[in-house]
This record gives sequence, structure tokens and C-alpha cells, in this order.
Amino acid sequence: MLEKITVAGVSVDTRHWIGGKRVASGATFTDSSPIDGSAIGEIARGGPAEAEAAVAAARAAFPAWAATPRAERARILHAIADGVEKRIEELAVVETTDNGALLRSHRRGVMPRVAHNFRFFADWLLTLGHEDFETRGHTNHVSWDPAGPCVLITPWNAPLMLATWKVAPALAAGDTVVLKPAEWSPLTASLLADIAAEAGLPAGVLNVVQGYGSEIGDTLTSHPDVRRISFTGSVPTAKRIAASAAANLTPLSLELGGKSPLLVFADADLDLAVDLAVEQYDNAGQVCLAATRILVEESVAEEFTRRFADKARALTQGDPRDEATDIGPNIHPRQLEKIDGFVRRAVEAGARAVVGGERGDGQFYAPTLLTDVAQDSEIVQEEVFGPVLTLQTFADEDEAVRLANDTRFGLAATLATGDPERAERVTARLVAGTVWVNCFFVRDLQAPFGGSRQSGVGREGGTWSFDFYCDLKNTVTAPNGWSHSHG
Ligand SMILES: NC(=O)C1=CN([C@@H]2O[C@H](COP(=O)(O)OP(=O)(O)OC[C@H]3O[C@@H](n4cnc5c(N)ncnc54)[C@H](O)[C@@H]3O)[C@@H](O)[C@H]2O)C=CC1
Ligand SMILES: O=C(O)/C=C/C=C(\O)C(=O)O
Repeated sequence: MLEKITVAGVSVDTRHWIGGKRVASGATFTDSSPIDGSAIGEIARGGPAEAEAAVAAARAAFPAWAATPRAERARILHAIADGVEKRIEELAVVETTDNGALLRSHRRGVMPRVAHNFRFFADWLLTLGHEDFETRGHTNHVSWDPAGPCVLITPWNAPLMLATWKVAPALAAGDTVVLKPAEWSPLTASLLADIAAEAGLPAGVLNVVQGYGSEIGDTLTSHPDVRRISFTGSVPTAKRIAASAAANLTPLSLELGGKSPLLVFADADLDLAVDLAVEQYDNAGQVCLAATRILVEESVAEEFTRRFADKARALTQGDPRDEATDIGPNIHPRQLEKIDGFVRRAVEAGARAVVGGERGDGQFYAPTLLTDVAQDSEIVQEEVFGPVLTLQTFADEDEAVRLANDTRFGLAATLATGDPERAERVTARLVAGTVWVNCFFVRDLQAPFGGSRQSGVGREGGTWSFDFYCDLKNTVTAPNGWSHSHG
């Protein structure tokens, strides 16, 4: 196995990063590029031994990192952000080669957000107050104690962005980390380990292990020394992780799938509504937040569908490295099979493809809009995670809300309406972690982020991240040194 490979001109270490050292495994797996299916390189394929070593390193590093003053932890997080900013171009080209998402998005949006994740949580840490209050003359002092080693398991659709949402608050909180990136996009996590070491993060505070979740995951998630597990990915994997974590009652944060609705009311600005709908093809539909179920009021459905189809057909699908490309490939041949299976079964069940409905060359799937779909059908109820949207109509607000809420998910919802009172009424009735009104994907790290129902457990973002990654402690001190009062 080559210890270092060159990816789009960037040197990437293919080994694990454990206790401040590169560690190889006897076995490897092949990482391929979704752009053309070519092999990028052989990556270390970790198992229980590497998981044990990484947790041991995180455990050993914990006391010193937890005792590091907040201001120093924040300084190192800012230094990591500096390192990310210096290497935006490298991170962007490597990520695009690895997961096929648009290079222009990585350059201008995603990688700057990666740096921002570190800056935001570094700064937020310094604003976390010590909530002091009084009870019958006694003082209550609430402190945010570091919790311990955390296992962070992340997906392939936005690999470094989603990983650093977890890594940054965990490190800021004074925890140590074992990061397990997805096997379909392992590379930028390795670059992050280099950047963190260069920024002066002590050995063992951040560890990165590579490999298949099915081989390395259970040792990580059932480990008694692990104090927190944060996972983003699919519902079935979340259930396995939760079962494994149950052995030690390890607290979990789960950010899972979605089948979010876009509700278009007749009073909406229809051009805006169409733009919002077409935006759902972003990242080839591989976005948990995507509003994949378009619900349109009957009176404007025909006009909406016509305008949507015109826009969707004008999208450019192709090489994600080209500036002009709107939609790149899907991550893996297996994911493509899955997407195609969903569409074929939907069409067999009576759905009509108004736009797309078929595979393209290589790992591309045509942006697709399906109509004539039943509310209880698979295509309406299950997350496809590809560029496939459905369109249904509704007669009134009650029906819109009923359809919108009628899945097992509750991650997000988007409304297009010109009536602010309607927006307020409908929002109050929706089951969703985030609701956007006449906008989409406006994100702020201060906000709570997560899903209801099977879209997740818990919230991260701002103080909610510190609630999760810290052990909150209340210290009650008696006046004048002592008291036996407990009434
Ligand atoms: N952000 C999201 O909401 C995401 C949703 N998905 C959904 O999941 C479907 C399947 O995609 P997958 O890549 O198979 O997702 P997955 O949920 O299996 O993988 C996500 C991460 O979990 C790890 N993992 C897998 N099994 C594990 C185990 N037993 N213990 C610990 N970690 C484990 C993987 O290695 C990867 O790092 C997609 O079609 C999509 O519907 C996938 C990725 C992200
Ligand atoms: O970029 C964000 O703010 C959120 C992204 C979330 C996903 O893409 C996901 O988990 O799939």
C-alpha cells in the first residue's frame, strides 16, 4: 500500500491518524472517484485493533486537553481555521475528486464554511456563560465540563463540512475525538488531521480512523471509554449505532435522513417557488435537507409544473470540475442502482416522469420529477438521496399540512407563500427541525439543527452543541461556607 497518494496534485496520506502518528493497516480498500469511476488509491482499512488504539489515544490525551484553558483551545481552533483557509483550493479539488460534488461550491461555499465551523465554535466557547443564580442565599454555579473522548461518524455527501460541524464543537468543549469518515469519501479527513497537527493540536486530541463502518464501527460505538457519539447518515445505521451505544448508555446525537416538503401556495411568487424547487437538485440530490416532495396548490399546479420542467431541463449535468456544471455525478454505482430502483418501482406503480426518469452515462442520474404518485407509495415515503423529486397537489391548507407531515421523517420544510399569516399558521403545524419561508438553505451555526421523528435525535449548533459535548454541572454553595438547608 502506498502511504501517500497524489490526488489532483495534492499529497494525501492514506493511513489512519492515531495519537499523533500515521498508522497503517494490513488491509486496504479502494477509493474511487464518482467523476469517472477511476480508482483514486488504496486506503487503510481499519478494524477493531485500530478502533481500540484510537480510543486509547483519545482517552490518554483527554485530561491535558480538558485542562487546557478555554482561550488556548480557542486559539488552536482559529489556527486550524487559518490552515483550512490556506488550503481551500487543495481541499476543494480533493473533495470534488473524492465525492463528485461541484468544485465551484467547494471553493466558494463549502470549504470557507469548514473554516467558519472552527472559528464559530472557538468564539462561541468564549461566550458560554457560567450561569450563576441564587437559591435562598446559596449560589448555584453551572459549568460546562468537558465530557471525554467522542466518536464522530460522518457521511459522504458533504464530508469535511459535516465532519467539522462535530469536530469543532467537540474540540472546543475540551473533548478528544475519534473521527470515522465515510469509506466513499475518506480523503479530506486525512488532510484535516495534517492541518490540525500543523496548527498545534496536541497528539491524540484528534484521531482519524478509516475503513468500513461494518468493520470498525461497532468497536467504536460500544466502547466503554467513549463519552459521546455523534452520527450523520442513514436511519438503519443509526439504529445499529444506538443499539451498540446502549451497552454503555453512551449519549448520542443523530442527524439522519429526510423526506422534506416544499409547500407552494397559490399566493406565492411562482418564479421564486420554481427556483426553490429546482434548487433541490443541489449536490445531485444528496442533501439530507432537500425538499424532495413538492406540494403545490391545485389552482397553480399546471403553471408551476410547466415552469419547473423548463428550468430543470435547462440544468447542465456533467463534470463537477467545470464551472458551468449544475449537477454532478452520484457518489457510487451502488447509490445509482438504489436511485434507479426507486424510480423504476415508482413508474411501475403508476408514476409519470415529467422530467428525467433515467440514468445518464457513468454515475449520472438525470434530474427527475415524478407526478401521479400516491401518498403511501415508496417514492413519497422513502429517502432516495438522488436527484429525484415528486410533485403532488393539495386543495387547501389542511390538506397541505396533512401531506407535509405524513412521513416518518421531520427534518425540514420549505414554504412558498405571499401571506405572512399563512406562513405563521402553517409553520406552527409542521413537524420539522427547520422551516424556511420563501427561502432555502439559509443556515446559521447559532441555530439549533436536527430533526424530529426518525430524522434524528437531539440538536447541534451554538449552545446546543455544547449541551451535547459537555457534562453540565451545577455546584451549589452555602452562604458563609456551610448550611444543612434542603427544604
Ligand atoms: N446526511 C444524511 O442524511 C445522509 C443520509 N444517507 C442515507 O443513507 C443511505 C445509505 O448511505 P450509506 O453510505 O450506506 O449511509 P450510512 O449511514 O451507512 O453511512 C454513514 C456513515 O456510517 C458509517 N457506518 C456504517 N455502518 C456503521 C456501523 N455499523 N457502525 C458505525 N458506523 C457505521 C459509514 O462508514 C459512514 O461513515 C443513502 O442512500 C441516504 O438515503 C447517507 C449519507 C448521509
Ligand atoms: O450544509 C448544511 O448546513 C447542512 C447540510 C446537511 C446535509 O447536507 C446532510 O446532512 O445531508
